[in-house]
Amino acid sequence: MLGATRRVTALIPRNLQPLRQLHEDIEESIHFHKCKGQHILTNPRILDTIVRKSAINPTDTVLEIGPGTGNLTLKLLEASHQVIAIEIDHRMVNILENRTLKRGLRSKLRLITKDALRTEFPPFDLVVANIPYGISSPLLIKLLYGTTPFRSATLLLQKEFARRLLANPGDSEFNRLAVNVKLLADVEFVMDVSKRDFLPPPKVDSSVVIIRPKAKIPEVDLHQWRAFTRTCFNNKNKTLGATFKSKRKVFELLELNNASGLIRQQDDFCSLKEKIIGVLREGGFDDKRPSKLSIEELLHLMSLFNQVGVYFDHHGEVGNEDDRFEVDDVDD
Ligand SMILES: C[S@@+](CC[C@H](N)C(=O)[O-])C[C@H]1O[C@@H](n2cnc3c(N)ncnc32)[C@H](O)[C@@H]1O
Repeated sequence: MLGATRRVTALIPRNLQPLRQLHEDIEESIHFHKCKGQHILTNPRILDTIVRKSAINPTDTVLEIGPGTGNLTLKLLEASHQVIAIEIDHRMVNILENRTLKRGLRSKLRLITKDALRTEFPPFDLVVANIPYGISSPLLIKLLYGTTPFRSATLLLQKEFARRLLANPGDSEFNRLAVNVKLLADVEFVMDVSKRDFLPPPKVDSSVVIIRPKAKIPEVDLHQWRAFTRTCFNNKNKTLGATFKSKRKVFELLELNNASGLIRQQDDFCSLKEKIIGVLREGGFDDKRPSKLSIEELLHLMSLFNQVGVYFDHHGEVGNEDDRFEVDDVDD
């Protein structure tokens, strides 16, 4: 009998998993969509560690992005006052709803069936989530550069992505995402998680990190900062001299600054290029590479540019398509 069950299971495509194999209380089968990053975390030891490390108080409201079939959600509901779960797939929402009803936990769950990137987050105390890896960058930027204050975010991320968040200047993984996150938050490594701990298993291994917003952050225009780091890290191995003095960049900044109304006297190409050369020389940045600079050095360079009337602001929305850059980096 056991042999027969095994044979049937082996015939089932990897993305069509009978859910009763995952959860004894579910009778149905479901297609998992790779494009939605649907990989269910099944190892109870890892689920417990994630909840324990998140240090949830019984009065806390937890935000969970992508609850899926609810393995993590059920544990979060037991530990907290309320869970706000944002899930894009209504089939998952139905399963989650049934499971919480059966356990008498439904009243503590606020379900939002929407794309988390296109939803305004209600107030919450902390985030705990095994997120779809495809939205990691814009989601992180949305959380950190958004307006809702929170204590911490415990996230299960693609391993290479997590390594970038943990990288320091000079490390090969250090990039714009790391610099943008580290300006506002500290990142702690918790543990690696094998692809075998998920159903269906993803192609990559994962890591859990805890991101804690800093109590004090530098006084800086965050739009300005993100646009500046976008320029610096456009090609992170180029020197800053090569990046900022290129004809294309000078023209781009000329157009932006003359249109912004931020400067009293409009520049022409030559006067702006002179300013840029002056800033890079004065600060000793000409032959430096952005990936080797500390946040303080990058902030200093930006303020030198601003002092001579060179700005980078593009007033983009937080967590938009523009923030997807590091996902490509990770897949290199
Ligand atoms: C990696 S699975 C995690 C499932 C569950 N948290 C677990 O640990 O087993 C990611 C979940 O996020 C959902 N999802 C994908 N894109 C989303 C988006 N933009 N907004 C909200 N949920 C999304 C997927 O449908 C899927 O259920």
